[in-house]
Order: sequence, then structure tokens, then C-alpha cells
Amino acid sequence: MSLKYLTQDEATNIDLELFNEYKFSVDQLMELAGLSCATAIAKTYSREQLAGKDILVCCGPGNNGGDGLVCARHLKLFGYQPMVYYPRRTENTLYQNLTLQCTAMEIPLTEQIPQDVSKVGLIVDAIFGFSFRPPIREQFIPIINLMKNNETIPIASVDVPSGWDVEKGEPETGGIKPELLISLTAPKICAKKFEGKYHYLGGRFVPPGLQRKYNLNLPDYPGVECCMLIK
Ligand SMILES: NC(=O)C1=CN([C@@H]2O[C@H](COP(=O)(O)OP(=O)(O)OC[C@H]3O[C@@H](n4cnc5c(N)ncnc54)[C@H](O)[C@@H]3O)[C@@H](O)[C@H]2O)[C@@H](O)CC1
Ligand SMILES: [K+]
Repeated sequence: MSLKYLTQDEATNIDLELFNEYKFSVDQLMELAGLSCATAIAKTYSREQLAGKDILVCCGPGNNGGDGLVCARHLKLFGYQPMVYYPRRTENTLYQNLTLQCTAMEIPLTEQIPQDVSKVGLIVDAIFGFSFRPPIREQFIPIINLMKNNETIPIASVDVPSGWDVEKGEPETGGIKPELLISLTAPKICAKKFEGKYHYLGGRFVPPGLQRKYNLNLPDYPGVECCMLIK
């Protein structure tokens, strides 16, 4: 049986079951998800490759953005130079704590779109995940366009390329084209349209009962790895 690609509803229901039936907290899964993203990024882009370059981590308003904040912290701990663009701060305590942790890690944080990206060697797209529903709301158009119109800086997308329909994939009007996609828990249907070089699976936390219920057919992670290349 092949690896299952999830519909938006399946992804949402798995999310709810992880929190309600398996009693995971958002923090627990977000920490594991963010760490697997940072690890997949580090395996794909060495520190030498990115020496002297910033990693621009773009964080959206939901848990995909939370994954980005966690990912930025672990990239810093791995010796990279992340900076965080986080435009919409909510009063949510978890996001406030994650933001404080980034600041305490001396990661520059900005609410303004960076004007000068000449020092940026990699963009991490943590704007929208599986809860995205087109069309993109006004406030997020500039950052999506910054990623879409840039031809030189590689993009690593967390869970879903932001702005893509979670099932149909890239919008007709053209979307971002990530080089690396890290699918969390299990890939979403839009990942079948992903044509970038590296597709990783992360989020090594799925209990066997949930795997069976949704026929996920997840491949075995090698050894103690928290992420694995699936393409
Ligand atoms: N369920 C899981 O197994 C896990 C989920 N995690 C992350 O959580 C993400 C899903 O998080 P959320 O459900 O908070 O939502 P998202 O982070 O996918 O979306 C963020 C917010 O964007 C807004 N939005 C939706 N459509 C929009 C549009 N067209 N224009 C502007 N804003 C729009 C929604 O209000 C949504 O709350 C996953 O993609 C993954 O990254 C991980 O943290 C942990 C594991
Ligand atoms: K994303």
C-alpha cells in the first residue's frame, strides 16, 4: 500500500484526534514539527552553503506560523542565522511565548516586510498550512508575492506551500514554487503537484491506532531520525 495523501478534512480531523483523543498538547506537536522542519532544512542546506546569509522565516497567524517560530529557534541552535518576519501577533499565549523565546535566542524579529533580501540565502514559508482556504486575504498578499516573484532565493515550505489550495495545489494565477517541502504528520493531496527537489516527511508522533484508522501507510523513519526524505 502506498503512502496516503490527506484531504483538508482528513488533516483537520487527524489534528483534532491528536489533541482530543490522544491528549497531545499543541505545544508538544508544534515543538516536534518545528524541530523536524529545522532538521530537514539543515540536512538540505549546509551551514557552509548559507555562510554569511540569513534565513528569512515567514510566520503566519496560525499553527503553521507557530511551527515557523519553533523552526527558527532550532535553526539558531544549529548555528544558522534566522530572522523572523511575523506580521500578525495575536494575544494567544503560546504564540507570545514562542515569540519571546525567539527574542531571547537573539533572533531578529520584524513585523514589516523586509525591503532588502540581498542577504537572504533561504526563505522558510510558514505562513499557511492545511487550514488555508483561497483566496489569500489582502494582508498576506505582499509576502506571498515576495516569495512568488523572487527567482533566486530557495523556499522551504512548512507542511503546505502557502497560497496553494490544500488539495488542488498551485493557483491558476501561479503560486510559490518551493524547492523543499516538509510535509507534517502525512503529506496533503497538493503535495502530489509539488515539483521541487526535496520532499521530507516530519512530525514523527503518529500513534499506530491513528495510522490504522486513516490508512496512512507511513514509511518507517530511519533510526532515530525526526524527519525523512520521501522524494
Ligand atoms: N495537526 C497536526 O498534526 C499538526 C499541525 N501543525 C501545524 O498546524 C497547521 C495548521 O494550523 P492552523 O489550523 O492553525 O491553520 P494554518 O496555520 O494552516 O492557517 C493559519 C490561519 O490562516 C487563516 N487563513 C485561512 N485561509 C486564509 C486566507 N485565504 N487568507 C488569509 N488567512 C487565511 C486561518 O484563519 C488560519 O487560522 C499545519 O499546517 C501544521 O503546520 C503542527 O503544529 C503540529 C502538527
Ligand atoms: K506553509
